[in-house]
Amino acid sequence: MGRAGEEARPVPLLPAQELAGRQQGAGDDVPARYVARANDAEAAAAAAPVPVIDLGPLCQQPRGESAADEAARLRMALESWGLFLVTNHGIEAPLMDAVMEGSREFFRQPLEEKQMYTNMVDGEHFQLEGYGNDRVASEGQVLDWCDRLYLKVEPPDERNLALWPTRLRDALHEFTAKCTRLKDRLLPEMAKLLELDDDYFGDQFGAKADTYARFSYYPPCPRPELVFGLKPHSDGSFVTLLMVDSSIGGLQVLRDGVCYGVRTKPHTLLINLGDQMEIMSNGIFKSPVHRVVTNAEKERLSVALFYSVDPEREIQPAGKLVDENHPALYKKVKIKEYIAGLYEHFSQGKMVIETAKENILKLLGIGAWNCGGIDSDSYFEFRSADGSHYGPNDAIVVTSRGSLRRTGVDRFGWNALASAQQGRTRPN
Ligand SMILES: O=C(O)CCC(=O)C(=O)O
Ligand SMILES: [Fe+2]
Repeated sequence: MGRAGEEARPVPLLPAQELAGRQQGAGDDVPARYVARANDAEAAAAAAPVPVIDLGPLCQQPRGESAADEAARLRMALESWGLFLVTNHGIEAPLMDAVMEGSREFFRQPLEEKQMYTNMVDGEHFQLEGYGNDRVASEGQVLDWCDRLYLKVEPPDERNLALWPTRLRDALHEFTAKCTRLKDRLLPEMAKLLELDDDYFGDQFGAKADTYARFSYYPPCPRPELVFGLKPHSDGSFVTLLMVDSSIGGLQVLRDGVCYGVRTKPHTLLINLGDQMEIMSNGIFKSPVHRVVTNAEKERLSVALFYSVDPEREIQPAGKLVDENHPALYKKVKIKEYIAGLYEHFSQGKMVIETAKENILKLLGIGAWNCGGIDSDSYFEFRSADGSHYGPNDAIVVTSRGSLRRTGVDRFGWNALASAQQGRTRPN
């Protein structure tokens, strides 16, 4: 995800962790506001064969033979999953452990201690940074079974250290520096794969690019099948570096309409592309839809660093990737405005990237006879080039070969994936 501005919160909420504590022994129910899906909503997710990329060969100079293999695997990962695990990433295991343990210790403190870092100004106004829930935009919003500590970590002179728990401070400082170095190593590799200048993406970030850290705490939940730890979303960042609890799963990623559980491995990092990369690569690289599910027995933690372009800048598909056969699939967007729309959409189970898309039916030259747009909740009805009928209950995927495919539909944004996975070519 990303961030949002300061907003009034309609109702004060208990942290999910407190709620989980009170639920113990109080029956099996979860409050209605957390119920996001039907009991029998989905079968268990298949384990994801998420690619593992070894950065060693890619970063060696001169490059050995294995570098080409690794680059090909990286390309596959970026084009299909938008997500990969990375080894040889240059962040020492003890440092990763220190950040994870510092975070665990923070959430284990009594509520009064954590409230010293609260994200509520004067007890009633939500601010982006600090400890608490995600922003709640309306009474009807379905809530996530998760608490967070959210901190701006870059640019360094914009840190609000008063909100940085003392126990985490040094480790977070060092972890951020190392993650930024890793991000700076990855960007040229990604640019090369698109035949862009090595510095292309780095140059887009700008001097005032900001990075936020999100520490998420998912308490055990008595009814995990009814709630989400985090609703389906794609990250609004350019790229997210994610460290997850290696002792318990919960992160799931959607690929071609199938939901996969992401396996965890101690001391690997997950690299998750965000919407900004999908836009700049004109959809060649994917910003995956993902979500977190909880479980009845164990708490779960994750630490994410969201790297984002300077909020004052605008981004659009790279000029070199757009031509007559590859029309721009996304409009120009101003980062600040895009990010502002993020939580609004997230709170309603929608994807903000839909707002950045060009009308795909127009791009594909398909005549719709009844069409009110093609984002996740709009109405459309048309016949494709092969004569198939698509109606308002269909979510569609345009495959990379340009053909259309139906996918399943559900309430919480999985259907929005359809247009998020549009391919690059036209049919016929
Ligand atoms: O907890 C996780 O594994 C994922 C967190 C996530 O997707 C996010 O913070 O945007
Ligand atoms: Fe995410």
